[in-house]
Amino acid sequence: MAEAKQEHPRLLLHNFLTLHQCKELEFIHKSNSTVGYRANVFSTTLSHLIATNSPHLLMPFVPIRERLKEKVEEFFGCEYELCVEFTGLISWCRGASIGWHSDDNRPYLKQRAFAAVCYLNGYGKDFKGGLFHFQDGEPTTIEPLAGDVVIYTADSRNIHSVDEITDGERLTLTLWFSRDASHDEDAKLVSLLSQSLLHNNMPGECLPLPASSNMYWFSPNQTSHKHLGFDICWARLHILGFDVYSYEDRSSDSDFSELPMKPLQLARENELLDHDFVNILHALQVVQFYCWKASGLQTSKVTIDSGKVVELSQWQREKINCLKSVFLKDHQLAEMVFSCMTSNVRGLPFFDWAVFNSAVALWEDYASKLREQLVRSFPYWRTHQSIFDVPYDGC
Ligand SMILES: O=C(O)CCC(=O)C(=O)O
Ligand SMILES: [Fe+2]
Repeated sequence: MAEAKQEHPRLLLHNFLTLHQCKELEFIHKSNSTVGYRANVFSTTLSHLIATNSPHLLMPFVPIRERLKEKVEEFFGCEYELCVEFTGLISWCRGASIGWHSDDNRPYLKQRAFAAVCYLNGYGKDFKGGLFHFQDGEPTTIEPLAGDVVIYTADSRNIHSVDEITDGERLTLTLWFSRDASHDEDAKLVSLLSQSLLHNNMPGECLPLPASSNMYWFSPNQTSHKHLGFDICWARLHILGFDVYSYEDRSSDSDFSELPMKPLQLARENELLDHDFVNILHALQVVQFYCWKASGLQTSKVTIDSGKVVELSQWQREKINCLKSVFLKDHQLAEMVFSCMTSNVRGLPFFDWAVFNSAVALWEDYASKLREQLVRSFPYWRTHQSIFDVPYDGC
């Protein structure tokens, strides 16, 4: 193959993903991410989505993974040889960077043969810094642009680095491919899905369940104690102007650890929406869904019910502040880490509770449609021990 003879086998494709796909994956990441493997990095893996009772959120990844694998196999001339070793949404915030490295540069990473990095947002628009560089060969520098993908061998022919992010949040969908079937991610995911669907086979049951709280705790120097830092779910809500109110009665600080798993309500400024979310992840998924769909919801003539919005009492305000002092110990740090370059820092332009209320119902429709697709596809995945786009002729 001509490609295999290249000194630095790599490919840059523009507009591989549509803007809609980029936005959908951004929604999934911003409502499910955990603290990542390095400082100021956040990640959402497929196994984590299953573990937090959101296996239906795998569906948007399925056609993208399949198309990427085909592209990698075609370009590197290894038809039907590869498996996906890892799929994840990875975001880098201010301060994150990586020096020169190849992606198979540790003994436990030797199974990685190829990498595909899909950019889901844009350099200069959504973040500053974060340019990708190859040490040798062309192209030398890649400016991330939503929808583009760079594909390269994971070995030392493609040594690369990423500049430090200086503002905003840089988001990618990153996959590694292997020739070693024992590293096939699909087999592991199918097994996790079996358990998840077995334990939760109620139709329409798409409510997320948070993982252990330390997976969401951001601390400035990666120590895991809770005296500093913040809960990233709380922080993502805060950055968009939402406060969290809980009517659960908690008398001591230690009692708060279970609170993200308990019902809660959302507030903005001096208003409270009288709607119960089952836990913090549920509230965050709906808020991020609203952010994803807000402009469309505003222009379309959806029937809107203003819901029950009440003025916050002094007592409720105190409760909100008390929770903030536990979950957002350092709100300035949270604002710095999740600072957005676009206008939605500390709030959303044109926020409207009525439109938000309609997003609550639309989120349920969205989730249950994905759940239906998952339930329909899963028997085929189990039979083939492989995750693929199952054609559906019923629509
Ligand atoms: O996000 C990128 O552009 C590349 C990241 C990278 O090099 C890695 O995760 O190994
Ligand atoms: Fe890398």
